[in-house]
Amino acid sequence: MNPTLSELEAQATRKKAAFGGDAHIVCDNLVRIYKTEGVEVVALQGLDLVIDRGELVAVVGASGSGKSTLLNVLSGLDVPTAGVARVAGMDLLSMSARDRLRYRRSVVGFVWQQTARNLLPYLSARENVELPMRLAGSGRARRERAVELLELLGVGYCASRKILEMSGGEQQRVAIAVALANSPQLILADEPTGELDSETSEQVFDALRKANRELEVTVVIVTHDPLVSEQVDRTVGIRDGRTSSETLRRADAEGQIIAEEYAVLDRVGRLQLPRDFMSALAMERRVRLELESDHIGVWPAREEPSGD
Ligand SMILES: Nc1ncnc2c1ncn2[C@@H]1O[C@H](COP(=O)(O)OP(=O)(O)OP(=O)(O)O)[C@@H](O)[C@H]1O
Repeated sequence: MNPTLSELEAQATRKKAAFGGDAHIVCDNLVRIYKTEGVEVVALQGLDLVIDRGELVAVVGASGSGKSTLLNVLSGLDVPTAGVARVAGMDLLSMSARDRLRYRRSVVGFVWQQTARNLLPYLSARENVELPMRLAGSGRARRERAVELLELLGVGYCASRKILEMSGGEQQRVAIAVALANSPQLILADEPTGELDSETSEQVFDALRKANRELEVTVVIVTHDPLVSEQVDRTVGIRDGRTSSETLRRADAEGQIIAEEYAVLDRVGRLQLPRDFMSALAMERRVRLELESDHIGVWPAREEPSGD
C-alpha cells in the first residue's frame, strides 16, 4: 500500500533529524555564496560537519578554503545562503535578530587572531573580562568571576594591566577569559596562535584546552599551526568549501598517540580523494572501483587501447 502524505512527511522529518542528531554543532549541506560587484564566490559548497558537546576540534585547510566563513556562520555574525547550521539546538538560519544577539552574547564566545579585536586598550584585563558580563546584564560577582577566570588561565597577575603592558600570549589568554565570561557552551577561535612564537602558542593552546576540559566548553579552533592541529583529538580538513578529511588521534595501550587519517563520506556517498594520492597514481576524471569483502579498491582508469 502506498504511504499517505502524513507518513511521507513524518519519514522526511525523521531523516532530517537523523543527520547529526542532537550533536552540539550540526552543519548539513551548508552553502555560503558571496556576491560582490556581480561576481559570485561560493565560499562553502555543501559543507557537512558534526561536532559533539565537549569536543576540542581543529579546522585546517588552504587559504581561501572557507574556514573563516564557517567560523563566521557558527559565531552568528554571518548568515549562510542555504543548508542547515545548528548549534546547541538553535537554528542559525532562521534565528530572529533578538535571539541572534542573545546567542552571540551568551551561547558562543570568540577569540580572534588580532588581539586588538579581542580587547579594549583603555580597560584593564579584569575590566575587559567584566565587560561582556555587564553587557549581558549579569548581576553581582562580576569582579570575582573575572579574577577567577584570569587565574584559571594563568594570567591572574595581569588583572590590572592594560593591553600594552602584556605580551601577545598574555593578551590572547586574557582574550580567552573574555570569551568565557558569560559561560558560553562553545568557543570559536580563528588562528588564536597565528602571531605568536611556539612557546607562547603552547601556553595559549593550553588555556583553550583548560577551558575545554575544566569548564566543559566545546572548542573549535581554525589554525595553520601544527602545534595546535597535531595535539587535538580531531582535526577536520576543509577543501574548496567542503569537509574533505579528518584526522583522529587516540592513545594506544602504551600511551603512544596514534593518528589515523580518514576521508569524509557525505550522505550520498561522495568523498574527496587527497590531491597527492590522485597525482601519485595519475588519477583524473574517472577511477575504477571494486567492492571487496572488507574494503573498496580504487584504481586509475584503464588506458583505452588506441585504435591504430
Ligand atoms: N566578504 C566576502 N566577500 C566576498 N568574498 C569573500 C568574502 N569573505 C570570503 N570570501 C571568499 O570566500 C572564499 C573563502 O574565504 P575564507 O576567508 O572563508 O577562507 P579561509 O579558509 O578562512 O582563508 P584564510 O586561511 O586565508 O583565512 C575565498 O575565495 C574568499 O575570497
